[in-house]
Amino acid sequence: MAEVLLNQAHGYGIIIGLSVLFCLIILAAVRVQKRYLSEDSEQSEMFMVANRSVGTGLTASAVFSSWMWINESVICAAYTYKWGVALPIWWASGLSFQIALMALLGIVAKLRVPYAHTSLEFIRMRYGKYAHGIFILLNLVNNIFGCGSMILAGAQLVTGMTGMHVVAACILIPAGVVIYTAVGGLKATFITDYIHTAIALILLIYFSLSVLTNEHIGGISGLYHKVKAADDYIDGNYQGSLLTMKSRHAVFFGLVLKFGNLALVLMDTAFWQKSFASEVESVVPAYDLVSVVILAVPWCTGTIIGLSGRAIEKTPIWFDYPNLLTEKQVNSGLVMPYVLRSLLGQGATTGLLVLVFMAITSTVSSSVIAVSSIISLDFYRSYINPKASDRKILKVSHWGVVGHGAFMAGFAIMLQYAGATNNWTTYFRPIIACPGIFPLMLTLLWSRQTKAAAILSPILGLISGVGVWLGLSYLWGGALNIQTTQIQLPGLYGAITSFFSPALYSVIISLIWPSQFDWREFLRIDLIEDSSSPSTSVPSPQDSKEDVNKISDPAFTGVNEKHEAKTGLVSPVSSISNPRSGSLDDVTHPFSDQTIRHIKKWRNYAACYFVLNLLVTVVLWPVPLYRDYIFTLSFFKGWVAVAILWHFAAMMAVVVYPIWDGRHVIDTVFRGVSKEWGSKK
Ligand SMILES: NC(N)=O
Repeated sequence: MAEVLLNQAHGYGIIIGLSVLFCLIILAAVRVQKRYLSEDSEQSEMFMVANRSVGTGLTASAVFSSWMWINESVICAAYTYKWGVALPIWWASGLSFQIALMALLGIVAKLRVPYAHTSLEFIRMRYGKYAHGIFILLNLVNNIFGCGSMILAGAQLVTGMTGMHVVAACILIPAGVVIYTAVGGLKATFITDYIHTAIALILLIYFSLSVLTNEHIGGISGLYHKVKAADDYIDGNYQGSLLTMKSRHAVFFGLVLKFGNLALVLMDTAFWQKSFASEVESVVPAYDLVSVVILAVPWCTGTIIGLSGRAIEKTPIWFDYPNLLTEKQVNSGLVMPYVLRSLLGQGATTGLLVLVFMAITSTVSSSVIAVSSIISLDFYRSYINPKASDRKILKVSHWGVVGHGAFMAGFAIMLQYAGATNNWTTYFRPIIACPGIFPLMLTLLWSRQTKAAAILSPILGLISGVGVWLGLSYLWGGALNIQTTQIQLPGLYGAITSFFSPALYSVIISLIWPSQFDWREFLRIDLIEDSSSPSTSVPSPQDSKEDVNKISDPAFTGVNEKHEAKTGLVSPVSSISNPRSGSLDDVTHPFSDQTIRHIKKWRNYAACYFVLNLLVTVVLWPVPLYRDYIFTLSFFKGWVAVAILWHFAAMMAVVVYPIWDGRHVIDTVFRGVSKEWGSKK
């Protein structure tokens, strides 16, 4: 590589400095939560599902943060450089409907498994330990490949930008996250996620607008004319243009991305956990809001930064002029760092390093907390020590966070030395991560899916998907190697087979040996109570909300009670503990009839919205534009202007709105702090 954009001191300084800063923020947040909000991360219910009391704004920001990987900004800009304006749209459409589907499944889970902690817990409840084992494996494979390839992509980016050794980057990036996640648990990561999202979105909008208005770009018109003047010919695009939606490679990439991303949401218990953690009336609005605003990130950043790379690469303003980017540099995501360094200087490139850190750490924190709850609940509490106290489970969770973080660093280093690129894992991952999706959804949605179907269909789906992928790679590539196994079409057909065939297998097997499940069985999953210590007894959802107001000072009461009186959404009963065995007639739902009616209403909204989202983002938006058409200047102007407005809407939704939504809690904290400080004086 010709020039290093920043030096190693920038790399080490930012990664270590920000890790320490976020550890301090988490320590402060844990103290504040415990002291003024009566939320104790030393209880499992709080550590894993934040007492199921997180509101719409904070849930939206946390889901957005976990879902906004460096892919959508830095890598999307690089792929837009490769294939033009079509790519960000296919990227955006490959990000949205999965979150809309999760909204639907999350609200169904609130109804059917109101006290679940992980998605695997209800697999075990319904199908027993063999199915549970298979789904633990599928979840871990999905999580390890998703998170590992993200750490590697981030580390390669940091190495490309600063010259830091890639192994040091693979270790340091997850190190700080592991420490603060182990200390704070899920609710604490909601808070760091919020800070990450706010900083990342502000930086992204600043980068886009500063690049667009830079004198060497010249606004939207300048960008359009310069891209045309660069006269790059893109193989597979209509007339080789960067300014057409008819791009074969972008479409195939977008389709593979859809399957890969579906697995990253549904087979990652973190997205389920965030829905378990949020209030009954918050799940659907929060997830659906995210599904709308997430479109902005690839659309705005990808289009402006990716095309700007093409616009200036052959001019003297280019940082590495007269060298053009190599394919390896593009695949490592270095388009955005080069564009920012060329047009905005070293300060902006340092800002990008901060953004990369923010985006990766929120992905990693969500991944480690998900795996730690699989280890502590799905493995330890299920098979090693069923009578484990709350404190013991928490301890195992903490070690799970640390162990998984260390493992992920090692896994990313292994991928680096095995020569696997982000490109290869993009095509490989959906094939191994998709087979469990349909059987998992049917566990919650179809009472007739049988135990044999749940166990066999993912295995058969995996075999079918891998068979199609390798068979077609051999047929069309002439051999089986790392090159032929990342050709687009075999990867796409393999992913389609892995995703859809388990649905077919499941239905066939279920109909051959039919049986029916009684949904009331799921109500036997209950809260983790600490019988060893009455003082740490876990509050019910109702208790937890009231606790926000009741603690320490009678003056604090009434904040959320007004809200509860308005919506009446919380069950009138306190923690119900249903018998683990015996007649199902003795089992009662923990929510009131009114709350259940409300959940059903949200479920219907979520189902309608999911269908609408799928129709708009996958069909009505991109498909009519797939034709012999090159964007005119006026169309391009409108296109980019809407993308920028959408980005501002995203900021309002996940940065400004959570503050408004959480104003009562913020007020409670401020009043607590000022009262305490006042009494000290
Ligand atoms: N958000 C993702 N998976 O790019």
